[in-house]
Amino acid sequence: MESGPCSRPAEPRHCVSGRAGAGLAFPAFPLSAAGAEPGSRIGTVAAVLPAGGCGERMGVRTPKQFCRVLERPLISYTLQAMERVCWIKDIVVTVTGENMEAMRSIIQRYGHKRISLAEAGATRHRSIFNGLKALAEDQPGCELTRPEVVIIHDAVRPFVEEDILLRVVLAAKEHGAAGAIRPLVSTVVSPSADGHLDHSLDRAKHRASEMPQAFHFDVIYEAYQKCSDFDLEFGTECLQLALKYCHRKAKLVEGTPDLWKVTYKQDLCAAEAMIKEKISQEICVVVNTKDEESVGHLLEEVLRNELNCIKVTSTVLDRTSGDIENFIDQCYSFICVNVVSSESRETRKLLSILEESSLPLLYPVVVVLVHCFDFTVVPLAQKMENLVWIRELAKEAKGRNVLLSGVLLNHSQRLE
Ligand SMILES: Nc1ccn([C@@H]2O[C@H](COP(=O)(O)OP(=O)(O)OP(=O)(O)O)[C@@H](O)[C@H]2O)c(=O)n1
Ligand SMILES: O=P(O)(O)OC[C@@H](O)[C@@H](O)[C@@H](O)CO
Repeated sequence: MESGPCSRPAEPRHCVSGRAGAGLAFPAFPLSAAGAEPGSRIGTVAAVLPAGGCGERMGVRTPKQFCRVLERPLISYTLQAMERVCWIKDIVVTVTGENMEAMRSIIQRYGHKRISLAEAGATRHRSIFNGLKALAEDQPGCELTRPEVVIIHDAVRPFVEEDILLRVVLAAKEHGAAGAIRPLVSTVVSPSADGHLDHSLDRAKHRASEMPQAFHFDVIYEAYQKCSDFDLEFGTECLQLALKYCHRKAKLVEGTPDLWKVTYKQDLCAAEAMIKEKISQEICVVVNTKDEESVGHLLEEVLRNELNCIKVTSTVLDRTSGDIENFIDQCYSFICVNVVSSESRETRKLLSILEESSLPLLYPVVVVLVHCFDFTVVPLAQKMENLVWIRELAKEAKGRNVLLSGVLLNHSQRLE
């Protein structure tokens, strides 16, 4: 545990769960609203995210949990995904002492809430154990509560959704332990001592153990307290500890394909591709005033016809009265069309709304600024000035995790 009272940023101003901005704040504890059995109630739920590894198999200097994906550290995506689930009260992240400062600045930079830090251990099990100790011990000045159910989830598994978290928590509530599983992709074989095939396992009868997992806190804490040094040193399976030391047979819950763990460099590329795909699932055309509304609708129609698998909407910024929750849900891609004004103040306005909104944006926001110019009348100097201006704005926006690019459109030609 970090020295002194656990380090814990302010309580969240609000948590997002389900459709962000739809006012559907997930009921904190009576989980029946989430499809659980009517009347099922869970006590406090907490999460432990082991993030103390060095990422040796990634083959880069930076530990993989801190590697950037689209300008943002991988761990920040996982934290954000956990924070979107408002019935998880405390999130304990275990990091090494040398990475504690880096972790704190990520928490501050991306506005993470409900996060407490604990010292990692030399192995994953030891890190998890330290996270559990942080929750178990009533440290003076520490706001952590000993939970009824604790989720354990690798910090390098960023694509975790509320549904699977709920399913493993409800299963753990009933069975004492539960974990996500996935079909095996390759067949598992057992080699003989001299490196030949001894036998192979029937792939259909086996599954890969993934994360998240969940446990009655008392069960997994007791298991870790009884755990042998050998298991702490070489074990990789928390479910096995619950079975071996507490005789609890975990309920296995079918997980979704995106629960995989970022381990090798290609996994980072895959993570980036998945985030880009999530970002590009919806495009919102933004114009500033009612006068430009028809341009927005025209572009919306053209894009909808051209990009038939993408949802396209349009909005007039003035009419949203800055209430960005109205149109940021899954939408992270905006096309700001400036037909009338040339200073693109509506782009700045969108950027400041994004910055001022307390909405925890799960993915970077992409803004394409389309400047319509009549090139025949606009002097070259002004065109160049605009290009420089867009580049400066893009640099500024990047610091807010907004990826901004600009298009200068010569509108003296007739729009087809
Ligand atoms: N001493 C350790 C080792 C691992 N982990 C965490 O456990 C998770 C899953 O472990 P793994 O994928 O093995 O991460 P690394 O140990 O960093 O990877 P490698 O084995 O390639 O070094 C990661 O979030 C990792 O940071 C941890 O908290 N403490
Ligand atoms: O073994 P590693 O440290 O690479 O990763 C830990 C994984 O084994 C673990 O996350 C799942 O298999 C579920 O226990």
